Amino acid sequence: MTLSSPQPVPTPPPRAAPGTDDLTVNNVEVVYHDIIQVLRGVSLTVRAGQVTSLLGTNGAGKTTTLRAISGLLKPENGKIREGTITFGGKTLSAIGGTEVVKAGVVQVPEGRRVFKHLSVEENLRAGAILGRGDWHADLERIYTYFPKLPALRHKQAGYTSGGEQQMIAIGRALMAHPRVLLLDEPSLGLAPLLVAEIFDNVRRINREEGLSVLVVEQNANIALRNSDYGYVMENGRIVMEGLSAQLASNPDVKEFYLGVTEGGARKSFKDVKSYKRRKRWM
Ligand SMILES: Nc1ncnc2c1ncn2[C@@H]1O[C@H](COP(=O)(O)OP(=O)(O)OP(=O)(O)O)[C@@H](O)[C@H]1O
Repeated sequence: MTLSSPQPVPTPPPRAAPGTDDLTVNNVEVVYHDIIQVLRGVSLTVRAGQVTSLLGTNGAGKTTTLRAISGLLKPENGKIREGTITFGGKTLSAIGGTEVVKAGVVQVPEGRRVFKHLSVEENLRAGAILGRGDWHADLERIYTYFPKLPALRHKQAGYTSGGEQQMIAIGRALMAHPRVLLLDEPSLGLAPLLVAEIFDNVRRINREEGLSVLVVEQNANIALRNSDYGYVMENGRIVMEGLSAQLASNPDVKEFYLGVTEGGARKSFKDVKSYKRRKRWM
């Protein structure tokens, strides 16, 4: 296809070849019910020790990407039709959900799904499914990351706030000693101050423990501020990637995901010609 004056496709900064501690999604296609194709060749890398964000609007395929990584497509009647997912020398796309957790990749599901009738502490202990390490010490470690939780340890989780439930869900995942944490929309339905607190906590765990994180978010602003690298997804494809700081200053990302328009007035989608051209290229 030849375009008269094409805008350059954004060039991602050079990255070294992935190492075995990086999680690599390579050209993955996912279908639900054998016919509904949702992922159309997704490739991305979650670098060891980094926070990587996956952004996109409703229905872009972000949750499906997480399910593909964590081996949770089957209960949804979905499967990987093409491509591979690797981590730590293992092919995650060839093993089931429990094996993926054993390999060190643990997902915190969207909607925080705590066991409502169990206490906060019982919820956390339920995460120690692999019996790794000393769970007493792990609980104390998680309480230092989420200092609101110790006072609630005996409270029924169903009676805690949305923000507290998000903290419980992340804490429960940490009890399994993950090397990669997958977070699905931690900001969903939470007030901005709580969202900031949760992202601060995640960043702290990442820095102090070297934990790799892949965070799926519609709230691009907070995700880019708290990640090292980012990918933008649309209709089952990655359409843009780059260092988070660079993405945050990219005019198209600002326009569509951060709600900021250069020159003040907000443009309509059809006015952003360069973006349309890029989309036609991809
Ligand atoms: N179990 C399923 N069966 C059939 N189609 C599904 C299933 N789960 C998701 N889809 C479809 O796949 C597409 C991508 O959904 P997905 O949840 O991965 O997107 P998303 O980017 O995470 O969006 P959201 O933020 O709304 O969750 C949507 O069109 C959705 O309807």
